[in-house]
Amino acid sequence: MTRPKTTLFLLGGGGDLSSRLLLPALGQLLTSQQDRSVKLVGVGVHELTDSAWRDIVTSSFATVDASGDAVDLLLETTVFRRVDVTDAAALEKLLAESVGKPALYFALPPAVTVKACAALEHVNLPEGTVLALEKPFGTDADSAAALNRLLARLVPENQIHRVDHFLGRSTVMNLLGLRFANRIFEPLWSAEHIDRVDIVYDEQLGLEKRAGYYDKAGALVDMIQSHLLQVLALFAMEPPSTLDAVDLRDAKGIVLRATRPWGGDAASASRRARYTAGTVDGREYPAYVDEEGVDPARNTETLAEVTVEVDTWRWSGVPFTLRSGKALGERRREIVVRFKPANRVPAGFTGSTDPAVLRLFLAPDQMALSININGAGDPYELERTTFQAVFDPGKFGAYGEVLEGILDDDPALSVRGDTAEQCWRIVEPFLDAWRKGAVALDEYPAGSAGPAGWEPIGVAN
Ligand SMILES: O=P(O)(O)OC[C@H]1O[C@@H](O)[C@H](O)[C@@H](O)[C@@H]1O
Repeated sequence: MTRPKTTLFLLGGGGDLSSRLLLPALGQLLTSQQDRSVKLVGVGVHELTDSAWRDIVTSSFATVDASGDAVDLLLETTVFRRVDVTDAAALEKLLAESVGKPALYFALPPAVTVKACAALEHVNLPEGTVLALEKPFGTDADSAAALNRLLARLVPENQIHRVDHFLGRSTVMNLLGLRFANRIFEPLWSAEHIDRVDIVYDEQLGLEKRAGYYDKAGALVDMIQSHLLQVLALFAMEPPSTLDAVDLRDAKGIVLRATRPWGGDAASASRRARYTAGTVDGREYPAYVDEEGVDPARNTETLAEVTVEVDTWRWSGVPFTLRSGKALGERRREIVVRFKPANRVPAGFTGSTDPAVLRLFLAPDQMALSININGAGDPYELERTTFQAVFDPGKFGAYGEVLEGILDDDPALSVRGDTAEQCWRIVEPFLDAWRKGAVALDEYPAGSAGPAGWEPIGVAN
């Protein structure tokens, strides 16, 4: 297969996202797909020579051992352009350098991305231009809707990639095969057989000098509004007829449109907390409020937990709890599916009769199914046994998968505009309740499992 030529304009090319995640992902992609022809143009506000830029790209590629003809070709041809991306004339001139289809990747702060998109309204965009936007997409449902309207004036929806790298994670993609290519899970995948679902993403990382962004976002917006709701949508969706972008994104949209706070009460369906000083894995963390750039008056949470219902025939009555936090003692990145108990265990059995639990680990990519079977010795004494399987992590990581979709013009792994708005609609009642002080902001020492008194969620047995 010969792939079309693309010119990838990395706006914000000199930034951290680009060197830490995007360039290594591009290196991996080209290493495994040598027939790709990508011209890379780094774009930034600072002066940078082409050779200094090439050094940045080369060292990012080295972190993933990128090699081969496609990599060499990219390194030979890559250039850097100092451009004010809010200036329409400068953008027009930049786009004139395109070889093949242009893809503009906005690795920029959200406010600058919006200004750059507004400038693009005055640019004659080449046919097929692809736009890729990083999260957060807007700051609430209204601003997301306004940004969608602006983007719709630029290019058709299927040329817009709202990036959510969780959609490229191996376990998230594996959800589709697990559910829809096996008869044994799908018939049980409903309120009739599932008691509750917990989607947990606990990190040991703290603020990592990101106060400028994180202090305004907090855990709910940073992780749940985007990543974890996308995971929920794939977990809960109806079987699509194909894996193409229209079918997949329609099915996800149906789930998200039906999602709302559990019991319709955002205050009682959520908890929030922030970390105080502590030690995580031998590393000392200051209290969140003492981190550089944090405004304590904002009351930003570093741990958020919300329970939602998916109000459909399939899921009515099943609580989905989404939780994510920073500076926690243990990294837990998993979906925990707790099934209902067996209808009736025959009298005479002893031992474990706990309901089955399926755990899908988001990293490392694995699954584990715990059930009760006869143990050694007495055949009527039941023991808990766990079957494990490892998901192939794929040739390239989550960003590589997402980048492949951008370069191939396939938006299946990106967030559709209406869905981005839905994700804001879902979290807004929680944000409102928190703003009004209806939910206490608890505290937990960095390195702990969370605030004292919070009963743990998603703990399997
Ligand atoms: O574990 P990953 O793949 O780096 O994803 C988690 C990160 O995802 C990012 O989108 C968040 O902004 C970070 O705060 C978070 O740490």
